[in-house]
Amino acid sequence: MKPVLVVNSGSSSLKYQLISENRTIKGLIEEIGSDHARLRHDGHEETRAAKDHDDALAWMLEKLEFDELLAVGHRVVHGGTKYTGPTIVDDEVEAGIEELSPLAPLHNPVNLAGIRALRKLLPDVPQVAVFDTAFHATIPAVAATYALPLDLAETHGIRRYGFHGTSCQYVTRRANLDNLIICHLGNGASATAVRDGRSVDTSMGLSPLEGLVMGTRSGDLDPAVPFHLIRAGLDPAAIEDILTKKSGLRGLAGASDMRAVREKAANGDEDAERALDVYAYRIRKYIGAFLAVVPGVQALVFTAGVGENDWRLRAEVCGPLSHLGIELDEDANRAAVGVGEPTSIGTGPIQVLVIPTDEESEIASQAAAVV
Ligand SMILES: Nc1ncnc2c1ncn2[C@@H]1O[C@H](COP(=O)(O)OP(=O)(O)O)[C@@H](O)[C@H]1O
Ligand SMILES: CC(=O)OP(=O)(O)O
Ligand SMILES: [Mg+2]
Repeated sequence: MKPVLVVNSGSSSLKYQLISENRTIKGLIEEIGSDHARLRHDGHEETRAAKDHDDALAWMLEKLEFDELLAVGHRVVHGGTKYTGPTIVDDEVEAGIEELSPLAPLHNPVNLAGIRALRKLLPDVPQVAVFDTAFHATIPAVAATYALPLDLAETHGIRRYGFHGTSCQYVTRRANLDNLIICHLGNGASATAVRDGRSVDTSMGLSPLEGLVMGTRSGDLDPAVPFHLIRAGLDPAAIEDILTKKSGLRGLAGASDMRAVREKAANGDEDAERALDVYAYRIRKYIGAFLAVVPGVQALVFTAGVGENDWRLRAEVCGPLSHLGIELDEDANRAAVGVGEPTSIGTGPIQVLVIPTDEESEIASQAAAVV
């Protein structure tokens, strides 16, 4: 089979994989938007300026060598109600993704940048969009409905869509269990309730702004906060910028990257300590909520950059949850940092698992399946 190229433009990074039958080349570009963006490609590292995702894509293409491709799989964050499965991109689909950009302003535009760059470069290779929202299409109305006037919600497509679905789908398969609570903690962060292998609720909503505290996003807020700020003289665009780019860990601790927040806290920075407390508390609150939603939860799963690597955070989240059947094996938890395989770190009746996510391999298999 010809290789599949997968492009995953996250809010803060570009991840890619060139997957052939006998070899996978993985790359990651971080700190996009700075003059010291970092590329890790197949075991070596480089640093240079990358002002935006277009620069990062060009850098990726310099590194990759391929003759023929079966397909390019693209992670696309928002698919609305229209796209609930992997979709071959044509002009109409491209326009559909653009139309949804206001609902995922940190993501759909950079996802589109990747699609446009590669459609232009490889016009004869099918480009397949795999949507973060797709796995959450099974969320029942009771969890998807906001208590707004029905006609207004209908007219404007206001409902819970949910994101990180491709990651949740992969993790659910790897867990090989039916009933789970998945904490996907990356730059964006979400919690998802899985019942009988299907998503039944998730913390992100209309957009990837609701729910947990994230790198730069506030997560849950009283909906009155924006009005309060409007009355104080801020305009809606400024408020959106604050809530999506200047809040979360960045707003509370002055740094969006968890490693930097940890370092500040280790040096006695009280704002960073409080940020970590708020971050873990919000996760605990959703775990409690989803234990009430899914009967017989078999496992709590930690995944993505923070979930897979930050053992302290896992201890902070799980420490006070023994009364709910969630208990950590301290040594196993400390040892589970950056390990490539699913690892069990709990001792209580509800398993606690660290499962490294692999959105790219999930996207590759879905893209290969449709072409
Ligand atoms: N060893 C680590 N300890 C704590 N946090 C880590 C570690 N490695 C990565 N992270 C955090 O993971 C986050 C990025 O996660 P990732 O899943 O790659 O995000 P995204 O896909 O949204 O760009 C960052 O906050 C980063 O600091
Ligand atoms: C949907 C979302 O928040 O994605 P990411 O974590 O990659 O920013
Ligand atoms: Mg991610």
